[in-house]
Amino acid sequence: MKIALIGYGKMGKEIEKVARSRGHEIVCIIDINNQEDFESEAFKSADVAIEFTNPMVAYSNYMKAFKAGVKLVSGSTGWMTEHGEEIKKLCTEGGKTLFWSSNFSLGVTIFSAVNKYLAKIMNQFPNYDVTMSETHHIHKLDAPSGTAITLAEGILQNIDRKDKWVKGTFAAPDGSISGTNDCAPNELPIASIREGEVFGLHTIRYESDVDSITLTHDAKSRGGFVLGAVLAAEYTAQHEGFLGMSDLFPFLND
Ligand SMILES: NC(=O)C1=CN([C@@H]2O[C@H](COP(=O)(O)OP(=O)(O)OC[C@H]3O[C@@H](n4cnc5c(N)ncnc54)[C@H](OP(=O)(O)O)[C@@H]3O)[C@@H](O)[C@H]2O)C=CC1
Ligand SMILES: O=C(O)C1=N[C@H](C(=O)O)C[C@H](O)C1
Repeated sequence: MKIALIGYGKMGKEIEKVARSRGHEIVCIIDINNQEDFESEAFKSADVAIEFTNPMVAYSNYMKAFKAGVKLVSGSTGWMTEHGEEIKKLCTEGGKTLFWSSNFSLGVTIFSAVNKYLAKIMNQFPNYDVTMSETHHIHKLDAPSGTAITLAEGILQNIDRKDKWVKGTFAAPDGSISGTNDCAPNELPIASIREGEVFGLHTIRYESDVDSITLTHDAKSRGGFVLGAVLAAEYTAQHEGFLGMSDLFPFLND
């Protein structure tokens, strides 16, 4: 398959290696300095473009790729709040294709399904309050992480007493959160920690007066995100519309 890369940073470079190792051809690499290549024949020849850039430029990259008629896979975070509905509509009604996920790793995909299942159970137990924390490397531009927002949405959909997430400010150094001291009962706080070169650590914590239940996903490298993005590209070449991990792994729909 012919793949174009948009964004050639930490993710783009690792995706190039894994895509080549799976027999794919990289036909074009677009970074901040060669934006004119969106109009090149090489870019237009791609079966799929894989986009990992940043919250400020992702939307405009999508529009350029759509204009060139190239299907997209993207893991860029932080753009959904402003442009999510418009992009979804372009894909569901406008004939464009984007596979987007806040986290492409299989581990987080499983974690996310367990999170929803646990939230359904905890809906029956109001004596537990729920908090989240996420820790990432110091270069990360957005907070909370896209993964944390997706996990929070999974909780809000399933726990009636919570209806919005808010930025939390009281995480302990080990990632645990000591209470919901500056939150209303209907709010789910997410604390963001930026530390060293951490690849991605997400913790969901339910706490009552007598005990706590903690779910954690800890990425050991970018390997899981990278493989997931390439698998998503292979899937996207054969499918259309607004796609996500529940298309790639239908067990998530159970
Ligand atoms: N969904 C997932 O599984 C994952 C998502 N992410 C997300 O992916 C994004 C990228 O992460 P990461 O690779 O670590 O970030 P990096 O900063 O390492 O890489 C981003 C690259 O995009 C380049 N860039 C900036 N503007 C443009 C533009 N207009 N067009 C093309 N390229 C551009 C940057 O260039 P320059 O440095 O010169 O600005 C940089 O090389 C982030 O939003 C992150 O949150 C990350 C990991 C996993
Ligand atoms: O910026 C990162 O590095 C990551 N970003 C994604 C996010 O915002 O959730 C996914 C992963 O945690 C790594």
